[in-house]
Amino acid sequence: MFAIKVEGLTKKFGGFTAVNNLSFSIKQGEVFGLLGPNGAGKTTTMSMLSTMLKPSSGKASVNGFDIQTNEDDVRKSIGIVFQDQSLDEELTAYENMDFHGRLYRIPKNIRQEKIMELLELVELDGKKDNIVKTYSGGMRRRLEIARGLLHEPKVLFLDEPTLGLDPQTRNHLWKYIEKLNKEKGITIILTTHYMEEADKLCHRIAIMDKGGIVALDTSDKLKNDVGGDIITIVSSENNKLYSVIRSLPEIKNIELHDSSLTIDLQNAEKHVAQIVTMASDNSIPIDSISIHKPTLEDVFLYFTGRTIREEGANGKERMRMAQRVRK
Ligand SMILES: Nc1ncnc2c1ncn2[C@@H]1O[C@H](COP(=O)(O)OP(=O)(O)OP(=O)(O)O)[C@@H](O)[C@H]1O
Repeated sequence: MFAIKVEGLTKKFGGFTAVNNLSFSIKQGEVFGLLGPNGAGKTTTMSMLSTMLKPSSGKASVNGFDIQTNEDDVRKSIGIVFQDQSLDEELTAYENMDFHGRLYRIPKNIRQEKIMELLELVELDGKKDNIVKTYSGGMRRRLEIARGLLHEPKVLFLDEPTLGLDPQTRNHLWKYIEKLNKEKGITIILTTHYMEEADKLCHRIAIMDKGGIVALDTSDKLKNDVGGDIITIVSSENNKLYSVIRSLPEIKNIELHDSSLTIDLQNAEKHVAQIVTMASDNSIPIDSISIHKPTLEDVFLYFTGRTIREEGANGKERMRMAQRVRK
């Protein structure tokens, strides 16, 4: 059985289509990533699947329950950790967990046992009686994940689980997420715009852009789709270089950016010398040249013609990160 099945899911805000006709399925026990730049529609998709937002059209089921006709059962069977923090700052970690357990009407003896088990899982058992106000960003995130698991959901929704966290804390959190999936068999759907995060955690990745899915597969297969190697050339005259080399028959794809060119071709090592010679013959300076195997960044570029970084961290992200730091 599929943990999640989505057919033609669409969300419009007035005349603007934020999510456009999405269809995909997620198997039980899978870690599935929605990767894309800010505004791609990731959070809107998660909000619809977790019944927080009504779709404009299309349908979806979570754990076999229809998100529009069976909202209560969907909610009972999922755990949600969204971007905006919802912990009570003045309560201890234990109290936050306990409050959530009461909301879900988990009997007291089971509740106490479960809370301790989960706090141990995220290594917060030693700090269970400290008030959340004193917690670091990473500790809060771990507590939110533990809390989202208290009612034993089969599917966990993680919206940008490591946004604004430092690399070390991010790594740490990835380990918990992997552990949850492996040890508890929980299906996880997460959104991210960190390539590395999607690459590390997700069994399959749907790359989203402008409300649609532009590619969906395992990370390896997506990279194979791009094929060959990627040469990146930085040059102050990249426009000229683009015109000079674009018609080389070996080139599978070539993209012009602000100060660089990316070229997709097989056996890059063989052709680098030829490209450098052509640049030199045309008096085009080259500041740097590098060859690498395709990354998810290249996959995004291949399918959209833009880099995710060009889309950039917008004001919304910076604001959220600032909020997290302040908290
Ligand atoms: N309630 C709303 N009303 C109007 N537009 C909205 C609303 N919620 C989201 N949008 C718009 O829908 C688009 C998709 O937003 P969404 O938050 O789903 O993107 P995202 O991929 O999750 O991006 P981010 O990484 O910034 O969260 C954006 O252009 C956003 O401005």
